Amino acid sequence: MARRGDWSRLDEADVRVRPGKGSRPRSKLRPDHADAVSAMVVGKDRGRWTCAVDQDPGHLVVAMRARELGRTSVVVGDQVELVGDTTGAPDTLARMVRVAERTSVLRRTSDDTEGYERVVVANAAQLLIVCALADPPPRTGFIDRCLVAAFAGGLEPVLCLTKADLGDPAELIGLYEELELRVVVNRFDEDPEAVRALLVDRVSALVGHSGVGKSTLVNKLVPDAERAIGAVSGIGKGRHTSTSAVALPLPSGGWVVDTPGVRAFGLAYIKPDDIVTAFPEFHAAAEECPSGCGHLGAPEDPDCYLDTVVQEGTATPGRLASLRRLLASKSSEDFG
Ligand SMILES: Nc1nc2c(ncn2[C@@H]2O[C@H](COP(=O)(O)OP(=O)(O)OP(=O)(O)O)[C@@H](O)[C@H]2O)c(=O)[nH]1
Ligand SMILES: [Zn+2]
Repeated sequence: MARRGDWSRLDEADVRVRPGKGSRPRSKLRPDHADAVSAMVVGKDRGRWTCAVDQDPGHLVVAMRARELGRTSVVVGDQVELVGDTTGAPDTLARMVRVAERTSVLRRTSDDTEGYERVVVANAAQLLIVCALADPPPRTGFIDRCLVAAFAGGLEPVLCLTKADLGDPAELIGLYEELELRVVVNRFDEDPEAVRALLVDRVSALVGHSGVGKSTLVNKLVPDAERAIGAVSGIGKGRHTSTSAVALPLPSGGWVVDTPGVRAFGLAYIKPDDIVTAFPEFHAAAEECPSGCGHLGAPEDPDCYLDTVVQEGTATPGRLASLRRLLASKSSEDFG
């Protein structure tokens, strides 16, 4: 099962406020922040963040970032503290005074204007990789790279196969069997019961190529999804920005975070060890490897110790092969 990778050192450490474990917080709450309320960021639009107070989808507040936070990155899923007018009444604006340390991160690739990888979703417990069984045909390169992003970012990946009326999932499921992923299969003429059950009380990010049936699924999971998207992304102006991530509330508790426009994840700074960390049986053994080992095995890494784990019978050859396929996919260009 997925374990949290050592993603924290990949963080924008220069700008984040870390409520450190035992260490003194870098920015103290001012006395007037004693009445701060906790909220989760559910939408973001040009310097304004929509936040759900106490994760209550019925209590949305628009906030700006307090000056003391500087340019601290704040994204959907971040846990924040708000002061000022937190009623959420029209035309009110709260101030965000603190951002909690993240438990997971999903990054998208840098684009030319930014030059570095940005976190798009924080604190999601899982990543639903939505993939159609046909029309468009499944792309394993895409799935593999999503898996790498999930394992390295500390999210549990779930393979969500759609359009089961058009194709048989057996082959694709077989390909990922050794990774022991959770898999859910659905089709648009049936209720997505299994998906719904996985999402209860958790924050789940959704990713998928255009046309795989992601909106069809979201519309079934989130009643009145269009209106909900407007409420969190319009930031009070009724405007729908379809290019940024939005967290949508689920009737039975929990949130799905849609990531429109995210076609690729930022894998450039992920190290082989970040991925190995998600594989309990190989994690400790990897410390026996030569320094800088890419864990690919021969011929690239002939002295990789992970082979020994398999020889000793602690792990199956298939599981190592699966891990190595992910390690190799990180550097491949196959991202269609
Ligand atoms: N046969 C079949 N078609 C489906 C299924 N789910 C969705 N579709 C169709 O696939 C097409 C794409 O579905 P969408 O839900 O819009 O896909 P999307 O992933 O949101 O695509 P974008 O909106 O482009 O991001 C639509 O014509 C749907 O009706 C399914 O389970 N079976
Ligand atoms: Zn190794």
